[in-house]
Amino acid sequence: MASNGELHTRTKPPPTPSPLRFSKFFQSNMRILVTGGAGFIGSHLVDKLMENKKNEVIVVDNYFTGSKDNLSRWIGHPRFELIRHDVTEPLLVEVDQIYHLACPASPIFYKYNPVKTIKTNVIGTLNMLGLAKRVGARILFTSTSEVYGDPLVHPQPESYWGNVNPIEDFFIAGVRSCYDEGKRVAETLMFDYHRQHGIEIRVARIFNTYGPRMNIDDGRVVSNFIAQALRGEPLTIQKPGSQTRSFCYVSDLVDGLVRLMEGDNTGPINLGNPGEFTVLELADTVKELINPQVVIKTVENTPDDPRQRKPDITKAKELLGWEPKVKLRDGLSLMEEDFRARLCISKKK
Ligand SMILES: NC(=O)c1ccc[n+]([C@@H]2O[C@H](COP(=O)([O-])OP(=O)(O)OC[C@H]3O[C@@H](n4cnc5c(N)ncnc54)[C@H](O)[C@@H]3O)[C@@H](O)[C@H]2O)c1
Ligand SMILES: O=C(O)[C@H]1O[C@H](OP(=O)(O)OP(=O)(O)OC[C@H]2O[C@@H](n3ccc(=O)[nH]c3=O)[C@H](O)[C@@H]2O)[C@H](O)[C@@H](O)[C@@H]1O
Repeated sequence: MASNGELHTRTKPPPTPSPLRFSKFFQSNMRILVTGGAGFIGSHLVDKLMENKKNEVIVVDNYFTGSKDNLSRWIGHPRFELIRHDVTEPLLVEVDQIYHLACPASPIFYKYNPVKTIKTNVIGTLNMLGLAKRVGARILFTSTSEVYGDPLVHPQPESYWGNVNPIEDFFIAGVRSCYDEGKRVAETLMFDYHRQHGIEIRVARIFNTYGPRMNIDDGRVVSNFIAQALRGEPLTIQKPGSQTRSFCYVSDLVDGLVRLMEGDNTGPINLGNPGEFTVLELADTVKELINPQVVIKTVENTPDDPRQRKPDITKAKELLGWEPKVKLRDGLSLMEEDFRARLCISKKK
């Protein structure tokens, strides 16, 4: 991880891109690989990339938490390809850019098979870096605010080294570390490939992002509360309820990812919405917006749950000219529409 938040500059020139990239005779489209592109953020990123007619997009996904439904509008499109593939296996494709997102993100899914989560982050990232090196592609990695663990510095700047419990032991907890430490090693690999091999890298540290297409039973707090409010089930607040998160709407996040890829800075750069809410405040807002009759229930929490989280986005503002635009209430309403459609629950007139 960066020791002082300074941006790294590469020490070697990047590998040469394919000759076809600059050919006058072949199509000169940008070929972009999105790993994890059938997932929540990945599919929104694909939508954004496909808007540009010069882009060809290849998605690879193993469908562990993603779905073809998220990409249904692009299947069969001449500039789009979808490949069932697990990133822990090597991949040979010819591309110019790689957005490397593949990894389960919801705690219930990444804790389900922790060894696989580590392999996805470490071996999967090694494979994608090897690919980037072979074809001279620029690669962006979606890291996470979880590299800061249960942070002792608030809000979190990129220079903060974090407070992660690395012990993968049921009795001492540390059960989140397959994800947190996996992402930390993946960041290290990104910077080592950059320094050692001159690969062009970009590292985004994403903070809690929400929006349409999240899995309905995803387990993350925003999707849980919205689905519970719509079904008339109690909103489950994990104790104590005073823990905070900062929620970023997915279109803002995708805009930040593309700016990072297209810009000159390696990162790591925080991408998130600095608006900070307690989980209780989130539940009250969802209740008020979607179902004022619903009750709020307190339940046990999971081990090592971070007590506070808020991004310092000074760097993203200065270096990418980026800041989020969508307010929580507006984003929740957009997500409500999507969840209503998928759960077939119409709004009462
Ligand atoms: N959503 C957030 O709040 C958030 C926050 C921080 C970081 N991130 C990161 O952003 C990325 C996308 O997150 P998301 O919220 O869209 O999650 P998601 O679970 O919806 O998407 C992840 C996608 O990766 C695929 N995948 C998982 N393991 C794979 C493997 N071994 N090979 C190929 N495909 C695999 C899944 O099937 C899924 O389509 C992840 O890397 C996540 O760590 C997300
Ligand atoms: O942004 C990040 O960096 C990380 O954020 C989330 O991890 P987490 O913040 O634990 O996300 P949630 O599972 O949505 O939990 C948020 C808070 O809500 C609470 N919660 C969750 C679910 C629920 O039903 N009720 C509830 O109170 C949790 O205890 C926690 O305090 C994501 O799931 C990670 O993939 C991501 O990398």
